[in-house]
Amino acid sequence: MTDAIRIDPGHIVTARNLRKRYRNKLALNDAAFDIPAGRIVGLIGPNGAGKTTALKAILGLIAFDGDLSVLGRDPRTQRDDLMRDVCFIADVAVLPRWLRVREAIDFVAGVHPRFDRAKCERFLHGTQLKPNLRVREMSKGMIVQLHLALVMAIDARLLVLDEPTLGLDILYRKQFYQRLLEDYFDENKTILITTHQVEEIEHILTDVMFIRDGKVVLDSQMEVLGERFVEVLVNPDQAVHARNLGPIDERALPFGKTVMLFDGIPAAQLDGLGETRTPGLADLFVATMKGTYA
Ligand SMILES: Nc1ncnc2c1ncn2[C@@H]1O[C@H](COP(=O)(O)OP(=O)(O)OP(=O)(O)O)[C@@H](O)[C@H]1O
Repeated sequence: MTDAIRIDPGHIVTARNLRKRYRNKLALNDAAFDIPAGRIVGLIGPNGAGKTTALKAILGLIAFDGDLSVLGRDPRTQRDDLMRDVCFIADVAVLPRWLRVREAIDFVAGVHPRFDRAKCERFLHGTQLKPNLRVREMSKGMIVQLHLALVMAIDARLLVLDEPTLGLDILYRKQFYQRLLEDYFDENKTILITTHQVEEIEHILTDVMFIRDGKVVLDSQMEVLGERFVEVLVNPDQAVHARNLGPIDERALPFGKTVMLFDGIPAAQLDGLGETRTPGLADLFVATMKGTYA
């Protein structure tokens, strides 16, 4: 038994001791995290880390152990109620092959009171998804585009996106993230998103969570990452001194220079070692996940 969790009313998701076992695999290993309202949170992790499992737990699609509150409800027992305020893309394969674009729109408009048809049509504008086109005539990426247009036109408090841009070309991916930020997101909405395209998404995230082996190993607002992590382009004559400060990662560059990544070392101690900058999310991810495939 776990202690009852204190749920902050400003939090959209609160998870404590979240645990999911698939036969002999622990997909979630006492994961703990909070997601406040009005954020865009990236859940980032290597293959098999537990991202999809965590999303499925939040959506009430699987059984699990531990404490989980989503919009103040327990996804295990209050799923129907929860689904009024949550929106997600279930599975790209579920659209019947005979369905036309306009029928898909009619269907969602019929079942979802918060669906905005005009908004959906705006999202489809400029794509090849014309009203009469059937799913069987679409490419993989076009099916994803249709799903995204349908889902982004629903006014939900929590939008859950699992690898939303898989199979999409880079033009559409960039446009999608921009639209998500400009046309969908506002302070009353929260977006939880998983992706492996870390560099493409980092500029729209307000928060990031790294997950590894079923545990959340880093949970931070994007704007404070730079206070904790610093990358230094270390001059060759400072390399030994810098190494003694215990960088979490180190990589060589041409001409004897080395980039070292430091976690929580005061700026004063890094002074004089070389040029400093805030690391990109991808470099931070690689450093944090070191040894994953060892
Ligand atoms: N239905 C299932 N039955 C058995 N094991 C499962 C099942 N679903 C997931 N797993 C296992 O749970 C672990 C976490 O899987 P999950 O799909 O959550 O990972 P992920 O982080 O989403 O990975 P990816 O980036 O590869 O999509 C993996 O080891 C996976 O093999």
